[in-house]
Parts: sequence; C-alpha cells; structure tokens
Amino acid sequence: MGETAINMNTKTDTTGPGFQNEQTAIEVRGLSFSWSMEQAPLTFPDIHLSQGEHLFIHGPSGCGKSTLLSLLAGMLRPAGGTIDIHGTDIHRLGAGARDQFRADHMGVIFQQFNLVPYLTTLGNVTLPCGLSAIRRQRCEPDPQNEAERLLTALSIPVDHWHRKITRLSIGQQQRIAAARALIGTPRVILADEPTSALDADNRDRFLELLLTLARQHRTSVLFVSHDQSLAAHFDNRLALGSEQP
Ligand SMILES: Nc1ncnc2c1ncn2[C@@H]1O[C@H](COP(=O)(O)OP(=O)(O)OP(=O)(O)O)[C@@H](O)[C@H]1O
Repeated sequence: MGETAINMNTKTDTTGPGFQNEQTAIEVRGLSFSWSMEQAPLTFPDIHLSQGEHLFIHGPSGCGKSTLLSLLAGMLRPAGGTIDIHGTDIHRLGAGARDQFRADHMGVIFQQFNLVPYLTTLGNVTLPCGLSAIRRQRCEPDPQNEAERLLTALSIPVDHWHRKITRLSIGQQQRIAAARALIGTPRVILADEPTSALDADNRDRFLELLLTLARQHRTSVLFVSHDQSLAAHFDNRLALGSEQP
C-alpha cells in the first residue's frame, strides 16, 4: 500500500484586519483523512480562524476541498488530527451530539444542495429551525419571516415560495440552499462551490449578501470555489494542492 501523503503545497494567510484578538472559531491541527486503503491519505494544513473571519479555499479538482469541508462539518471522521469549533473538539462528540452541534452552529451549503425534494421552498429554508431550538430562537421575529426575508434578498420570486423545490431551476435551488444555511445565524458557514450554478449577476449578489450577513452576525465563513475571481472578496485564502494562491 502506497501510504505517501499527497503533497499539499499550501499557503494560508489568516491575518485579516481586526481579528487578531478575537475568539477562536476554528482550529484545525494535523488533519488527515483516508478514503480507502488503496488511496494515499489526504493531509491538510493547519487552520486558525477567528470568529467572524472569512476564508477562501481553492485548489485543483481532486485536491480535497470537499473532503475538508465534510471533515469540518463532522460528516467524515479524520484518520488523524483535531478539529475544534468554538472550543468543541467535534470528533470527540458522539454521533447524535455531533449532528446536534452541526444543526445548532453550522450552516452547510453542499455542492449537491441536499434539499428535501418533497418540501416546498419555505419548508426547506426553515428546516434547520425544526432541528435546532438555538437556530429557531435566533430568527427575527420568527423562522417564517426570516425565511421570507432571505428569499427576497436572494431574489426568489414570491410565487416560488410555496412550490416544491424540484420545480425550481438549479440556480434557484442553489440560492435556497444558501438561505437554509443562513437562517438562524449559525456561527459557521461551510460553503462548497455555492455559486457554481449562478450567472455573474446572481453570483455577485449572492456573495455580497452572504458576506454582508456574515459580517453583521460575526459568522465565520469557509468558502470553497474554483473561481479565483472571487478570492478578492475574502480577507484570508488557503490554497490546497499544487496550485499557487
Ligand atoms: N466517496 C469517495 N470515495 C473514494 N474517494 C473519494 C470519494 N470522494 C472523494 N474521493 C477522492 O478524494 C480526493 C479528494 O476529493 P474531493 O472531492 O475532496 O476533491 P475536491 O478538491 O473537492 O474536487 P472538486 O474540485 O472536483 O470538487 C479525490 O482523489 C477523490 O477521488
């Protein structure tokens, strides 16, 4: 078995303005993961992100960006290393507690959206509030109103709000996945290629809204994208694989 770790030429710059003395949001140390015995393990650079910082993660296809987000979300278990989110080592939690921690504190935008096909747009957006009392209590004034405000900000027409999600376009579904991640202001947003299905106008509006809301609520954002033109919106960048930052 070739156990050579994939060479992760990395550069991380987490010296964004004004965050040096803030509370640590994410601390990743010595992280590695193996998909199988046949594949060389993926190794990841250490990450330190203070509360409210935004990190842009990029790198060539297959370098491990989605795997890293799944590890951070607690959906994959590392082969080695630790992931602390706001002081909790998430992989020391049992499966149920880890799921609840994710529901309470993380908004995840998956590459494949993971929307619930039999629910409406509003049903999908308010879903995290049914799974987490913390997220529900943070909605102003209530989950329905916050969902409507997010959908309006993301330009989803009112007549789509009560439609089944499968009757919406891919670009609309991607924005609904974003609204679901943002509702109830989680502490951390993990976004995997969240603008891949959007045209340039919607992409810019989406990114502006995501980062504006995140700044207002001091939410930390880890944002994965191939699209290097988006890097300028972020204080901090992390290059995985052989690509130069
Ligand atoms: N379910 C899986 N089973 C086995 N190997 C996997 C699986 N998912 C990913 N891999 C492998 O892990 C490595 C990292 O994959 P990952 O999807 O994290 O990369 P990525 O940087 O997100 O790629 P992309 O930019 O194409 O989405 C790749 O070599 C991939 O083939």
